[in-house]
Amino acid sequence: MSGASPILALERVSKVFGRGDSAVYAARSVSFGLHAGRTLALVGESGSGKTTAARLIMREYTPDDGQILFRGEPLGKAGRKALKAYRSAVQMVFQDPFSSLNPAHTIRYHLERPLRLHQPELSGPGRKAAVEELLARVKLDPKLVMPKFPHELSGGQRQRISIARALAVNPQVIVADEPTSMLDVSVRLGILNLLNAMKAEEQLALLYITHDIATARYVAEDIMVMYAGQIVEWGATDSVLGNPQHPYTRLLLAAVPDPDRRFDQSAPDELSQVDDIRRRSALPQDETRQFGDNHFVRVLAE
Ligand SMILES: Nc1ncnc2c1ncn2[C@@H]1O[C@H](COP(=O)(O)OP(=O)(O)OP(=O)(O)O)[C@@H](O)[C@H]1O
Repeated sequence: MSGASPILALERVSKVFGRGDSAVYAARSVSFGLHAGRTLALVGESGSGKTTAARLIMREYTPDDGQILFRGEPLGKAGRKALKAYRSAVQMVFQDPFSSLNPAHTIRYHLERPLRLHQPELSGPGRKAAVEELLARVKLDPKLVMPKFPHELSGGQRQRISIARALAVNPQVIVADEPTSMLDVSVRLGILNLLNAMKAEEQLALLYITHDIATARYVAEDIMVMYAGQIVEWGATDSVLGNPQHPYTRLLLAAVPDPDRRFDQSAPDELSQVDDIRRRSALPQDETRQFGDNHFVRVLAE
């Protein structure tokens, strides 16, 4: 979705769970690229395949078809050294900041650990200084926070620790899977702003996974809408959300609460389309059409 070569790209990647009648096509021929200094939002309802895409990127799953390219090289052919570099370069921030931190260890330990692995040449004081710098980058007070255990911090603070931990290994790509959905509404914006600042300062490529199309609009230059394992609409966020072409994108937008509209006034047409869209969107032979410079949609087969 940007002219330059992507740092990381998925090319027609598919993942199927189960076989025969019980097969679930969690990802169907999914293609996209992540670019330095840009955020790509992946939006879709529960079960659409977003986490499967993240797990494919994190190499928790191997694609059944298609390939993942890192800096133009297929991961499938990468040797041990290249895979190790990939593991540092691509970091994940999880939905639940509590379960991703070990309750038995201090925050200092959590941040020193990746530094020990990634920068073994650092001395004890050097490592401590690096932890302090990481905490300052995520806008936490190092002196206050370093000796604490995860349960002594708020949800928002814990998510900042997760982000600091990801940054500790100087990543090029961050996959953030619903990073704010378990946080209090009052701290969500702070986390999104932090991710935005990191992206700009470090020229990170960010994949922002969410079911919340409103936050996607806030953080992402580019957006993809996923439905039943397929990317059904993608392009510049302003164009896709300002002029949605796929009925499922329209449906997601219609589901964003509008303070001027009561629930019992929701448009019946939008809602009655759901089943029809579900059935038809599962068809794999859709064709792609282009709207404007950077806006594409999968048109359902008639
Ligand atoms: N390990 C697995 N084994 C079998 N089926 C799976 C597995 N992981 C995911 N699925 C199925 O694949 C589909 C996509 O799931 P996925 O978790 O990727 O969706 P999602 O969009 O991330 O949903 P959510 O927002 O609820 O996490 C679902 O139908 C799910 O039940």
